[in-house]
Amino acid sequence: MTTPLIGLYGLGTMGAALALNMAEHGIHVHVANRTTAEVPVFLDRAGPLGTNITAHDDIDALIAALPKPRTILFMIPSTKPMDDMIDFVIPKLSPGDTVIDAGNADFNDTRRRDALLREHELHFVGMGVSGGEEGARHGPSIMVGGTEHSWAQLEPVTKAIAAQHEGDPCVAHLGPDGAGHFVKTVHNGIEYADMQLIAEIHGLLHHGAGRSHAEIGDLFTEWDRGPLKSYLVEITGRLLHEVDPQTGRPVVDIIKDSAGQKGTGRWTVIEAIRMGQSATMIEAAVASRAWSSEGDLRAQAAALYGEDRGTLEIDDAELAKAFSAARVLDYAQGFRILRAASAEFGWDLDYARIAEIWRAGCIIRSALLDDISAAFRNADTGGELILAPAMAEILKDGIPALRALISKSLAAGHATPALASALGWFDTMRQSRGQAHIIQGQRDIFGRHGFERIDATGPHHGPWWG
Ligand SMILES: NC(=O)C1=CN([C@@H]2O[C@H](COP(=O)(O)OP(=O)(O)OC[C@H]3O[C@@H](n4cnc5c(N)ncnc54)[C@H](OP(=O)(O)O)[C@@H]3O)[C@@H](O)[C@H]2O)C=CC1
Ligand SMILES: O=C(CO)[C@H](O)[C@H](O)COP(=O)(O)O
Repeated sequence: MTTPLIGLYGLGTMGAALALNMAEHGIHVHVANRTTAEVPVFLDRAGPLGTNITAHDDIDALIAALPKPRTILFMIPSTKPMDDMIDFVIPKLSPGDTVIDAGNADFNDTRRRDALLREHELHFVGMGVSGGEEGARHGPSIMVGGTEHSWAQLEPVTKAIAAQHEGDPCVAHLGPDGAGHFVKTVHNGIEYADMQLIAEIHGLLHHGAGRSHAEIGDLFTEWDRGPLKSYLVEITGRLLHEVDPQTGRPVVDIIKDSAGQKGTGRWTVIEAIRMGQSATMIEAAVASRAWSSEGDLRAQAAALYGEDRGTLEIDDAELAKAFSAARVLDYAQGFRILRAASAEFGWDLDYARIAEIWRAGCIIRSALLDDISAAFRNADTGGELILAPAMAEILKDGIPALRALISKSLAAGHATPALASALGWFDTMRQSRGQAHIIQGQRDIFGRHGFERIDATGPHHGPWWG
C-alpha cells in the first residue's frame, strides 16, 4: 500500500497540530508556512515525527513536490487570506487537484470558492475541524464538504487522524461544496448556546444560591460523571477550581466578563433567520456575548437601576434536569437549521451521522450525543429532535424543573437569556394553536395583507374591509 500523502499550508496553532497528527498516523505531509522562520520551530517540535514530514520554503515548492492529483490543505484564516491563496495557486495547479479550506469559513464563501475552482477543473473542499489544538493534534471531529473525487483522496487521511468513538472515526463526507462548513458553523452555534447555558447556571448558583466557584466546580465535575457528561461541563469544572497565581483569587474572578467571538455563532443565527428557522437559544448566546462587551453601559445601567439579584434555593438534582432539557432544546434548534439548509441546498444531510461524528473530538462532545444519534437512527422525525421519543422522555422529565428554575430566577432578577428562550421556544412549539391569528388580524387591518381562515381555503379579509 502506498503511503497517503498530503500538502498542508499554514503552521499556526491548528495547522501544526494537524500536521503532527498526520505524521503520527503514517501520512507523509508536505508543509509550508507564510513566515518561513516558523518552519524550523515546527520541525523541532515534530522530533522523530519529522521522518513523515517534508518542509518547503513556500507554496510553490510545496505544489511542485506533490504528485498529481494533488490535495493541499490550508489552515489559515478563511477570510481574505484564503481568497488570496486561492488566486495565487489556481494557475499553478492542474485539473483534478483539490484545495481544502480547513478553517472556520462562512459556507457562502465556500460555495463561491467551490464554483470558482470548478471553472478551472479544480476541486474545493470546505472542511470543518473541531476540537481546538488538542483535538487537531490527537483526534478532531471532521466535517467534510466537497466532491466524491476529493473525498476519495481525503478519506484515508481524515479517518486516520480523526477522533475515534468506540472505533468509529469521527469524520464524514456530509455533502458537496458548503455542507461541511455549514455543519461546522451550526456545531459552533450549538457550542455557543451550551456555553451560555453553563454560564447562566454558574451565575444562578453563585449569585443566587451563594455558592463559591469551587463548590460549583465540584458540581460540574460530578455532572461530568453522569448523563450530563460533556467536554464543556468537564472544562468548566476545571476552570472553576483554578486559582490566579498573581492574586491568589479564583481565576474566574480576575477574567474580564467580555466574551470574544470570531463569527461562527453569528453566521449560524444569520442563516437560521434567513431560512425562517430562528434559533432563539443560539441568538441569546450570540447576543449575550455582544452585550458582554458593553461593560460601560452595563455599569451605567447598574448605577441607575441597581443590580440586586435575589437569593435562590437550588436543588442540584432539579437543576440537572433543567440543564438536560435546555441542552436537548439547544441541539433541537441546531438540527432544525441543518434540516432547513439541507432542503434549500439539496444536501440530504444525515442527522444521525452528524450526531455520531460529534460524539468525540469536538468541543460539544457529550454523552447526550449518543442518545441524539440513537434517537435519529431509531425514529424518523424528519430532523425534529423534540419529536423523538427518547428526547421527549428527557424533556418531559426536565421541563417542569426548567420552568421552576426560570420562574424563580426571573422573579429574583437574574439574567437567563438562553435558559428562558429555551422555554419560550418549547412552549411555543407545544401549542397546536398559538398567537399568530392576532398578528394576522393586525396585519390585515393595517395593511390589507389578508389571512387564511380555519374553515376555508384561499386569502380572506376581515369584516373591517367591508
Ligand atoms: N484555534 C482553534 O481552536 C480553531 C481554529 N480554527 C480555524 O483554523 C484556522 C486557523 O486558526 P489558528 O491555527 O488558530 O490560527 P493561527 O493564528 O494560530 O495561525 C494562522 C496561520 O495562518 C497563516 N496566515 C495568516 N494570514 C495569512 C495570509 N494572509 N497568508 C498566508 N498565511 C496566513 C499564519 O501564518 P504566519 O505564521 O505567517 O502568521 C499561520 O500559519 C482559522 O480559520 C480558525 O478559525 C478551527 C477550529 C478551532
Ligand atoms: O471552532 C472553534 C471551536 O469549535 C474555535 O475554537 C472557535 O474559535 C470558537 O469560536 P469563537 O472564537 O467565536 O468562540
